[in-house]
Amino acid sequence: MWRFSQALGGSRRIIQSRLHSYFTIPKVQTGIIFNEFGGPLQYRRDLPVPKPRSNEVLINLKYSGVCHTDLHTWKGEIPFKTKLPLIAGHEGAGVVVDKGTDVKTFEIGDLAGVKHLMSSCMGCELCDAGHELNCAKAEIAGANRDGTFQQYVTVDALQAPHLPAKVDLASAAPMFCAGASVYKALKNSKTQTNQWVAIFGATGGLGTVATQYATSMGFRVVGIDGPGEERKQLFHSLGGEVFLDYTQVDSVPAAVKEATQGGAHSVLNLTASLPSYDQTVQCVRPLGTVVPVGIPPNSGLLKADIFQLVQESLSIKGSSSANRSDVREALDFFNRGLVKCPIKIVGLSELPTVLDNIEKGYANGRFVLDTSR
Ligand SMILES: NC(=O)c1ccc[n+]([C@@H]2O[C@H](COP(=O)([O-])OP(=O)(O)OC[C@H]3O[C@@H](n4cnc5c(N)ncnc54)[C@H](O)[C@@H]3O)[C@@H](O)[C@H]2O)c1
Ligand SMILES: [Zn+2]
Ligand SMILES: [Zn+2]
Repeated sequence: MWRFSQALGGSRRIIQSRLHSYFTIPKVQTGIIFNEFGGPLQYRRDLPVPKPRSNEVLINLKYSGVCHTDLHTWKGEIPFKTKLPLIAGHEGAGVVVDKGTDVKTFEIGDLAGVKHLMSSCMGCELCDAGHELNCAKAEIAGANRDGTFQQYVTVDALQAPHLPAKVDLASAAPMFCAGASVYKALKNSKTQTNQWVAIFGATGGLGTVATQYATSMGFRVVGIDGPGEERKQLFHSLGGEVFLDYTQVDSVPAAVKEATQGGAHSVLNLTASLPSYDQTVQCVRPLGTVVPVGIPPNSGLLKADIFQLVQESLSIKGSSSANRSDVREALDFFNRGLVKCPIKIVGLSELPTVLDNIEKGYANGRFVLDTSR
């Protein structure tokens, strides 16, 4: 028995070293870096390829989604602890091409994702309870650590989600922020089967996946976004039931109350719009839950009538990103074909145009960057 496992270990090592040599790891790589908030987004071909520490994998990223948070980060308009210079981006998918000596959960050649949280201490009270993102030592992709707008990235193997072989990596990439974040937010909303969830920003990057998750989880969706017929059609194609164009409707809360016969059981705000936040609490029915997810530029205050909160026993439950088990559950929906973000694939070099489009509200799903061009 001892000899057999020794022999097996030996052959595994040979396969690993062959795979390792199959992936030639360059010393430099292409990525987009900026030195100051709002400063030039430099497309560089001479960025160093990081080396994995003992607990890390090196992932050759093939695709990265672009989140509205990347726009906020670049403009310096959310109070994240952000390093400079910075390579932004926090939802990527690629191939494991190297790993540290302590990594037991990945083999070279496996497919993996990169999400917002890249590492945490895994020993504090918050980490123990599954709130690694709030750990004082959390390393966040595209904030206090370089992220996914590059071809190679290192990440704590424990925080790298596995992807099945032959998965479409471009479609998988948005699952690691947009998908996982809205799945967790919907769980936090405590909505039950057949109940209504109102989604502000229903045809944005987060909104398009939220509409699909909500439908798959058995909820009825009233989506708020706009302008235009194209967005309405997109929303319905994703399983949404009632679409409200906020640029056309006199009062969004009144229209939500009418459509849901008394107000939604929960409201997710997935926009970067402060005026839309002013309407969220008015859209829920008694005992409802409001889940703030989107962040307006430079943040802001959520208006809520105290009497209404008390009298109607309302809950406000902020929701940030997702932990490892949320990501695992969220990916399961994707792997079973229940959820797929509408994507537009463009070259990494086109990031400045993409950010401009996101700022103008033209996302209608996700822009996904192909790191090879
Ligand atoms: N908390 C989290 O975990 C988390 C994760 C990712 C992104 N975010 C934040 O969520 C927000 C959305 O991100 P995204 O990448 O989906 O952005 P996006 O630009 O792709 O989508 C935003 C959508 O909001 C819509 N919108 C704008 N004003 C509106 C209004 N008044 N009413 C209804 N809809 C309106 C836009 O038309 C757009 O479709 C950003 O602020 C981002 O920083 C939070
Ligand atoms: Zn994001
Ligand atoms: Zn911790």
